[in-house]
Amino acid sequence: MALLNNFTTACLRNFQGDRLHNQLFFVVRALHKSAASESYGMSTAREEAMAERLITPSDAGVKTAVKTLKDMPGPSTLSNLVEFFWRDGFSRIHEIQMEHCKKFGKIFKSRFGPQLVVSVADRDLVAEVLRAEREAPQRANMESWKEYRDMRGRATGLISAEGEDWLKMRSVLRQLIMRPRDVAVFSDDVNQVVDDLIKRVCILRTQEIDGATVLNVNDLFFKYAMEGVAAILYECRLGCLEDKIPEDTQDYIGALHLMFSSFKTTMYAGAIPKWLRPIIPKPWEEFCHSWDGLFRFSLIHVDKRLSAIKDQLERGEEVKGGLLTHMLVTKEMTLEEIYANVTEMLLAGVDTTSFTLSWATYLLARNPEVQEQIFTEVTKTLGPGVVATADDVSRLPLIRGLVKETLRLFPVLPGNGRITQDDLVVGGYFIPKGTQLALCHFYTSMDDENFPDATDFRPDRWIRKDSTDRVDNFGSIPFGYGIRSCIGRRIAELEMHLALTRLIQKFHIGVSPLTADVRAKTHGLLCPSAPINLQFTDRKN
Ligand code: HEM
Repeated sequence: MALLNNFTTACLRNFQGDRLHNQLFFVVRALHKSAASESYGMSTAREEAMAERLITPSDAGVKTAVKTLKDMPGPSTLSNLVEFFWRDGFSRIHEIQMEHCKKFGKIFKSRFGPQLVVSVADRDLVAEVLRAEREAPQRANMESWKEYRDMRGRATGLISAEGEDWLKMRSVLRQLIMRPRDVAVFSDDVNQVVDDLIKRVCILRTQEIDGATVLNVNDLFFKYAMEGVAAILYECRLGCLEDKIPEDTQDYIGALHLMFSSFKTTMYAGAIPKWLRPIIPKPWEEFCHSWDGLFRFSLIHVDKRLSAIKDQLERGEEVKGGLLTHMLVTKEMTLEEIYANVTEMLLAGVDTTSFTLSWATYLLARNPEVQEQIFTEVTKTLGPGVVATADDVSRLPLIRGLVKETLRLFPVLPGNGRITQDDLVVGGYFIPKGTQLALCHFYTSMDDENFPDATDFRPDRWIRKDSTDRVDNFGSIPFGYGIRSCIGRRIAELEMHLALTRLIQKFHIGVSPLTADVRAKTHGLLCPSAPINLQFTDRKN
């Protein structure tokens, strides 16, 4: 949901975050271990013997021996150290991905001290790897997450759990929110949050001299995303879009911001050996402090709902409700598991959605002709001023294309990580079980072979010409693929489709003169490197 262990502000921060964290971990370890102790999870001799036994047919039908990791190209540990520590590589992960792919090809290895990460940047190889996954795919190092949970006696949620624990929780949640029709029932709740988003835009723009500009739209979309996901997860409103935000909500936002702002330091939380913590305590302390805040908030809301349910039962009333009520009533998960899952889902569901909305509105502002095309589709399909519901979205292919195209150009998780659970042959290389893989989604989505004129913003590239036309491909899988893909995908899509439809209906969105060209940077997630300021001018209906 990117996990460098630090799902920092963004849960997904964590997906990418984890990889970074791993990288850092390996770099730190490299200072203690000699290069001679490097291992790929099995001895090189055994690996070579295995590879020799494996023969694959080439295109011409001639049998070719499988190569070993030794034969795989890639940057050296030293150049990685320079890249990340000297040249601030942590904020340029996506660019480094592009540079390395261009230099070493679509499959290459990177060493981080004793560990090895194999990066896969070819669409078909990514598909091969993901299609070969077992029933409980393993995410890369989540040790610090687990350590925190063990220390505080908390359970793991979907993001941090593995194996049987993960399977059990996933099978419960999958039945509740994985299909568009499961989340369509939340359409009215989300639309109420959209009402408040629109009101907020109108208030914020009056605070600027031109009466049109909203400064730093991500701040607004952060609050919208948090309010929206909480309306579904907690079945209550938090007041994020109010003038005065309630204190407990403000504390939670503080905890989220702490995770995000201390992204780099919290990466050290798991990377620094435990014995060094008394000497360098800050990273681990901040990491725990942020998690304490996130869990505290979930406990308040889950407990509130639980006691309301108990009261209703005592009064002999029928208990009705949404996602949380279902989880609490059916007891398919323990209370601790419910706490952990809503905490992790809220973390995963805020920045991911808000960054995507920020990029989407920025792209619309920069491409007024595309904006007009989408506006025309929306007005023709819905009629002027009609509020769209989840059921209307299938009739708005350009709105769906807008979200897909935004996530292709700015995949919030520019890469994803896995630990291989079997020996694999990928791209002609033998990859032993237990190897860490990095799937380079940013590269594949910017590859002209997968998307012609890949740098162009063209939401209509996602429109099917007929029912046989397949526009989906593994070049852009911003929510992942398969059994371990994003569980919140349909929730995120609902929130984004309904918000964008309404914003486009109501306003012409333009770039404010205060905003220059905004580039992406990685901060766990792929996010704007500078505030995006946009003008929202009323459309005449
Ligand atoms: C634009 C919005 C979002 C994007 C692009 C996104 C993307 C992702 C990706 C790429 C993963 C990792 C998948 C994998 O490892 O194969 C993931 C996992 C996850 N996401 Fe999302 N996500 C978004 C919104 C949300 C929302 C709104 C929620 C919760 C309501 C959520 C909850 C999760 C959870 C719990 C996981 C872990 C799933 C598991 O391991 O079983 N995400 N997300």
